[in-house]
Amino acid sequence: MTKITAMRVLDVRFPTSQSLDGSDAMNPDPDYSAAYVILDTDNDKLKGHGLTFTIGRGNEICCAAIKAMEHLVVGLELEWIAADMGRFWRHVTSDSQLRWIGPDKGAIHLATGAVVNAAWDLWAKAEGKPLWKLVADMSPEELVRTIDFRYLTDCITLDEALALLREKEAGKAERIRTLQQEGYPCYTTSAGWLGYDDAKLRRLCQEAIDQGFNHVKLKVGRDLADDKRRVTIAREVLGPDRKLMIDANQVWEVDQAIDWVNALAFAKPWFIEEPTSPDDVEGHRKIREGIGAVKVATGEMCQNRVLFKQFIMRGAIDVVQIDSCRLGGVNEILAVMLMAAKYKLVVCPHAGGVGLCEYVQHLSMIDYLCISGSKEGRVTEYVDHLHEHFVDPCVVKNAAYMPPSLPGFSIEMKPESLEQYRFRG
Ligand SMILES: C[C@H](O)[C@@H](O)CC(=O)C(=O)O
Ligand SMILES: [Mg+2]
Repeated sequence: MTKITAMRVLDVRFPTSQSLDGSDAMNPDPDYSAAYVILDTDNDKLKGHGLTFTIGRGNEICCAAIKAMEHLVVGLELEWIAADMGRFWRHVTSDSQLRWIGPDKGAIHLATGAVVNAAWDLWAKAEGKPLWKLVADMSPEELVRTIDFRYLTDCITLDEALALLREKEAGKAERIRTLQQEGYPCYTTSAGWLGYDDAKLRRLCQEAIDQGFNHVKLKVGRDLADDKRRVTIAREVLGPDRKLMIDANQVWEVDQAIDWVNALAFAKPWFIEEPTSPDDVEGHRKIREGIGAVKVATGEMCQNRVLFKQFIMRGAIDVVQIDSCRLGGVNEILAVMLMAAKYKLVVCPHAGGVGLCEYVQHLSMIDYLCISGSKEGRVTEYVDHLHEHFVDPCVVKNAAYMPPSLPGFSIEMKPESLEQYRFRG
């Protein structure tokens, strides 16, 4: 038996705003930060690590929210968690008093993401497997057991999920082999931050091509004339066939989004990401109807599976962008990926930030191996910042994430980085 004996929480912040890395129309000066949690156990060599991502101020609120969940995890046995992960998820999200400051949203849900992912990291380490393999080795019956289907059964029931997973059992071993050889395709946003000048944009687009990327995402939405110039540069460098994506980070009104995207349509963007409020299902639907061939993507700030259910069932989006710790960890993400698969929507996860690439590679691989069974039309975000702080950083080759081989969720940060970047107020 392995018992969780303590929880440690660290406020970690990187001064990325100094170089405008990560800047966009809504967030001009992000300091990529992590509300970081370590679950200690009675086995000195076994600890679960997790984090939730923020962009600076407010990270202390997420740290406090994680700490508020301490009584829900300290004292639990890993075997109890692993025996029924869906029960564990219901347990940590159902504290009757904490639930009031959610439910399933805001700082308490970001905290849930960190804590739940730390439990998965612990479990995967205990099994000696990288997380993607831990899940890929599950039978369909075991996998559905990790999911809490509460509020989802009008979209997908446990039995439907089971049928879908059973169908994807065929070919899984072959897909694992393909994954080991080819990795999982990714795109870069590193070229397109809004704070970068035109020369840097041009240079970084070229570098992206030289590194083998076929997809580049650009930030838009601050000034239309600037955007026209910037997408023109990107399209010139990318050529006619590579995919260009644009991301407005929620700055527009619904009708304004339609006009703005149509004004940029000459550059043939594949999708517009976060055109408006992340809660506005009907708004996204209207935008989708108003922008012709350009697809609509959202999800990095979609707060829970219930809202995703509405985006998916109402035909409001084309591209589902799960985030590893905006949702309440692996369990809830599996539920969203299953809904997307049922409705035949592609999942192209959000990453970047700090640690999100390390996390998300596992999730895309699980989607490919167990749920969608396909890499077709799917591509996961990659941003080339801050990987040096991780014990098992993601590895990208030829624009593809290569499957991690070390046990765990790849989210453990180096002790010296935790110490150096610990926020001291
Ligand atoms: C503030 C973040 O860098 C944000 O711009 C990230 C994002 O929207 C994305 O990667 O997509
Ligand atoms: Mg985005």
